[in-house]
Amino acid sequence: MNQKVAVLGTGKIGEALLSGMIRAGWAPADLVVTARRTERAAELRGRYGVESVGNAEAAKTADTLILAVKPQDMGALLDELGPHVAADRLVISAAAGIRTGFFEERLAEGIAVVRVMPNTPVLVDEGMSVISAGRRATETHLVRTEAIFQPVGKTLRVPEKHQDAATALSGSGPAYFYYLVEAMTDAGILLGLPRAQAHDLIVQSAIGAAVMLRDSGEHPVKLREAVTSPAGTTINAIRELEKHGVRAALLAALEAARDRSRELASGQ
Ligand SMILES: NC(=O)C1=CN([C@@H]2O[C@H](COP(=O)(O)OP(=O)(O)OC[C@H]3O[C@@H](n4cnc5c(N)ncnc54)[C@H](OP(=O)(O)O)[C@@H]3O)[C@@H](O)[C@H]2O)C=CC1
Ligand SMILES: O=C(O)[C@@H]1CCC=N1
Repeated sequence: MNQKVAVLGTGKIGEALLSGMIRAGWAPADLVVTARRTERAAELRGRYGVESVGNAEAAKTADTLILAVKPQDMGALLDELGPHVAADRLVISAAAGIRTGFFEERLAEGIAVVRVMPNTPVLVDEGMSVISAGRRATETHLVRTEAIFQPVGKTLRVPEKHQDAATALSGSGPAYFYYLVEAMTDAGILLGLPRAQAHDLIVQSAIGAAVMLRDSGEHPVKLREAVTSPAGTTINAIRELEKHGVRAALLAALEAARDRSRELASGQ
């Protein structure tokens, strides 16, 4: 890989992607990062051996720019970058909500834009990155994008109209599972278990269930039925989940996340 990639705004997701690229074999010399604070830039240089530069310098030197600032900071970043991005560059946005048209309007004619929604499990090479081409992005640009995201998990191409939904499902998705683990661990405390044991029981159950979902090819209902013995314990718990509207709560929660992604598109 002799393309140079810059990560602009190397916070949580930017660093997760940077570490993934290094694990995947990218040479630190082919990677540059930008950060707003000098101490953060020094931390990244020390941790990964990459060069840290200003945003304009990154735009001039890298073939591919991954923009990973918050959606609310994207306008200011593009104002700074605009004059320095040459027409043959690929711009990849990891920001929730912001549409590819937002970049295309603010960057020089011809620049290809790809929108990607990754998630934090890219840190353990189990990410889910959902990819959409902007108006000027070609198959080659999509393949270049996949070369960055595939080594750190799965990728899926979707039409851009599905990006806000994908953000609600997989972009934010890990947080819902952490929330469930937290709540179920509390339940373990309620039932009298030490916190550390409750945590281990729930985390291992989550890992086992996730691997079965991925590897068995079975529908989740089938897998749940195999756990739910007649007149047993599980069905009592399921009855309570239904009574408390957990399924409806999840439908509403993901719809709210999708709606927030749409709002972010208009800079709110
Ligand atoms: N966290 C997640 O799970 C996911 C996040 N995303 C998207 O990724 C983007 C970043 O999110 P996240 O990593 O969580 O947020 P962070 O706040 O951790 O990262 C953003 C980083 O950008 C830096 N920054 C802001 N403006 C500039 C600038 N002009 N030049 C250089 N650096 C700048 C910030 O600096 P400072 O530290 O000084 O504020 C910060 O370090 C968002 O758009 C989000 O929607 C996408 C998928 C998943
Ligand atoms: O919460 C957020 O807005 C970001 C986008 C997806 C995950 N985290």
